[in-house]
Amino acid sequence: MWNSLQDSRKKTEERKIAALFEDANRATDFSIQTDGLLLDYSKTNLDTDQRAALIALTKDVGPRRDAMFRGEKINETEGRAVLHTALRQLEGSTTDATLVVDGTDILAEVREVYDRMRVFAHHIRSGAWQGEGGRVTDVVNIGIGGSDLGPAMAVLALAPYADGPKCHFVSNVDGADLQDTLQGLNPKTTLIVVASKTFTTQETMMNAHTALQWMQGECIDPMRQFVAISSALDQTKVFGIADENVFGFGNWIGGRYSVWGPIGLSLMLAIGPGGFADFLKGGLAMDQHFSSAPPEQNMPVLLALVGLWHHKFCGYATRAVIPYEHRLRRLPAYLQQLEMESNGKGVGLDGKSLLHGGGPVVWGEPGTNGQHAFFQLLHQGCDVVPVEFLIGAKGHEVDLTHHHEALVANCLAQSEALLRGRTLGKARNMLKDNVSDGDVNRLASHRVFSGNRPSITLAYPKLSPFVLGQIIALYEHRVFVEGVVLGLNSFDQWGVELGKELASEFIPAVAGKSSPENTTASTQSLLDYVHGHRNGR
Ligand SMILES: O=P(O)(O)OC[C@H]1O[C@](O)(CO)[C@@H](O)[C@@H]1O
Repeated sequence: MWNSLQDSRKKTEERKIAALFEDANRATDFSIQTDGLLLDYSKTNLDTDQRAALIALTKDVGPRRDAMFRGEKINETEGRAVLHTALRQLEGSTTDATLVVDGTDILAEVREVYDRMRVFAHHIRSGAWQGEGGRVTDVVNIGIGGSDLGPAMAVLALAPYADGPKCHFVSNVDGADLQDTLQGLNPKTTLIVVASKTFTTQETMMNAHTALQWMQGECIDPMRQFVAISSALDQTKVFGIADENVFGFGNWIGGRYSVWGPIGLSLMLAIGPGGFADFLKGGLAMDQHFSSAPPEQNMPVLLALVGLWHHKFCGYATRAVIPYEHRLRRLPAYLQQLEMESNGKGVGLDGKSLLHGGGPVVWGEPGTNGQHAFFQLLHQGCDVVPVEFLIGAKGHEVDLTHHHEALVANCLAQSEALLRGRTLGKARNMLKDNVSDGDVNRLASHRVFSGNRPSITLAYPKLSPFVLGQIIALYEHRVFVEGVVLGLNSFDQWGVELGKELASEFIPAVAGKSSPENTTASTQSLLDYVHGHRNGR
């Protein structure tokens, strides 16, 4: 099937996407809806036969998906179950539902930690839980990667629903991040949430220790205002955080899939337990759709297949995600971790090099800002970049509907422009009255748009907690499907280890306490440069 899809690429090269719209049903046949979400993938160069051939590649998806939902250890390279789906399962289950992994009922664990989170959130939000200086006004989440991107993206996305303390996020080991965040905050009314699955991540631990000193500097007992979210209860104890201030979770929740559980505490503090439950319900609705809809009507499956089509068969190396929703401006960063840490791999589950390679580069910025930066390349560059647009039918700013109308118009205009393009003839006509005949062709050529550039659009009613939950779960399952088709394990991340190891080796070298071994002349000369400047030379 893979080969026949590859062969069909020629057919695609000879055909214009616009021509596919001669079929009056194109838009409806190549779009799908579930629970109010609409995925339109009709502006792609994909026909019915090619879609059927792509669907045939997904035969292993159903069994592997069911194994994941059952709690089997499908993360084989780490010997772990993959059960972020269990975090939203309770929203649709009876109170006696169970899910046993390694002899432990993990739904009971989830119930318990959610109960504690809800009580804690209620106490913080109502003022029953006080800092040294009274009611908590600010929450600083210290974490990185999955312990930061999910809650940071979601808190920003759901700002219209936030009625709790103001949430801030510190991730970078660059002291500027912590410094700029703490500046202006009152340590006596600030809650520090240290979020780290392992509780050993260098950046997070360094930031947590510096935040601790910040509070101690104000003569505050920091342990009154520190809570931890982690799987490593031995490490949280060593740090000095009492067990009752730790929200634990099992190793069956991967970092980049963790916003649904305790790592989402700051989101719960911001929007309240009710809003958080709606977010989980959105995720659950997508899980139910993913597990029950046939492949040809399954949104995560189709989203994955369109991605595979572009990357593997059309040869487009990257994919741009452009949310026309300013509050989703951290979504591309979130998806970069979700997609590239999951599928950015070269070895398959069988330990051999992947036959067809791993996942693509994912990048993006919100619209309309991106239009005034890199859209030039999207329209006229030599590399084709498939674009994924996201747009809400409604905004939250009731007095600013004209802004939202302009936003929607821009989003629709961009996908249409990418598809339609502009011919040389049209460009010439635009110029002919103002430019001499000799110059028309040369100048017109700069105004030609090849068009025929693919895009998809994910439309939603309004960015509510439920809708955000749907969107995130949609992308999670899309990554899963891509991983299964490519034959890799989407749930480990060995590729981040080597750099971490070398960084620990280099810290004493940068501090001038040791010389690194086996270092290239390039790195040595960079070190010399840094030392020279640090020593005032
Ligand atoms: O939650 P932790 O253990 O601090 O890890 C943070 C992040 O670091 C990574 O392990 C990669 O460096 C991510 O997978 C994870 O989300």
